[in-house]
Amino acid sequence: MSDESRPSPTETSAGTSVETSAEVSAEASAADRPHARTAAVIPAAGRGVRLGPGAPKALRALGGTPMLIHAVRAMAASNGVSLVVVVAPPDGAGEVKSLLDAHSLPERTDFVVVPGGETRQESVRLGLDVLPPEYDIVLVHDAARPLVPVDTVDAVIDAVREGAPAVVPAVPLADTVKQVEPAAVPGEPEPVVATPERARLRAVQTPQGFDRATLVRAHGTVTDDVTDDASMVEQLGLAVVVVPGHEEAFKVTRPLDLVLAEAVLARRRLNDGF
Ligand SMILES: Nc1ccn([C@@H]2O[C@H](COP(=O)(O)OP(=O)(O)OP(=O)(O)O)[C@@H](O)[C@H]2O)c(=O)n1
Ligand SMILES: C[C@](O)(CO)[C@H](O)COP(=O)(O)O
Repeated sequence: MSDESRPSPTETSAGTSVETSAEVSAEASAADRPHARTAAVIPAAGRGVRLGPGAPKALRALGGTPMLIHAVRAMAASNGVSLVVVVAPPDGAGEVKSLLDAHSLPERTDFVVVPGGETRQESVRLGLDVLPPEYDIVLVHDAARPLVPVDTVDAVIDAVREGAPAVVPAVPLADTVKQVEPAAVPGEPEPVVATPERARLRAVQTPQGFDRATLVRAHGTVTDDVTDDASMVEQLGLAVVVVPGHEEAFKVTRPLDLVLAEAVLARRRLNDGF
């Protein structure tokens, strides 16, 4: 399990926002610094269109508590994480700060809130911009994956500490996947063009973990619209490795995912006896 000493505080109280940019040292990878400090950036600025009408997805309740708070607690549960940067809905940073202040969170973790952007990539970049310089490892974790177990978080951190510039937790697929072409005429069936070998495919989750300098370079270089941070590192030609993910780290995307998340949470509460 990861552990690290507490950094000298840049901003310390829950809900305090930092508006400064940090200089990033690219001189040594996190692997050269076994006690490298880890920050988690949580993009939470999405609307949650696929979940249906309502508040921004990260602020919707799961077991009576906002999904974002579950995600923040999941990151702060790791002894390896000493700073959590929440990237809030652009018009909701004040509300997010109030939520962090209102919920009990580990005292050894610092919290920062910044407003997010139009895309997930932009939101992550805005989170990276406020990281204090003493953090060498960065996790990027979707607020929409509120139930990721701490063992998965620790496995990602450990793999970065051991020298991987980018690490993704992933699980095997249950379904066969087909690659399709767009239909010749909208509304007509899409032609299948390939069936990738399922045994070699993985469904990728978060937190994704990075050597900070690598992730900052990726965000400064790649302008394509991509769906995860690791693929930006792949575009730099750098290695991305997989560690085992967890079925409970699924992303709450559609209404049925919320039903499953409530069930998982209810089972955990039963098992924990509260
Ligand atoms: N402009 C954006 C868009 C997304 N996200 C975050 O990125 C994560 C993964 O995105 P997704 O699950 O697609 O969330 P939404 O974009 O909110 O969903 P939808 O596409 O259904 O609107 C979420 O935690 C979401 O809040 C973000 O911080 N900023
Ligand atoms: C980052 C991610 O969770 C990895 O599976 C995913 O790509 C996010 O995709 P979304 O379309 O923003 O939900």
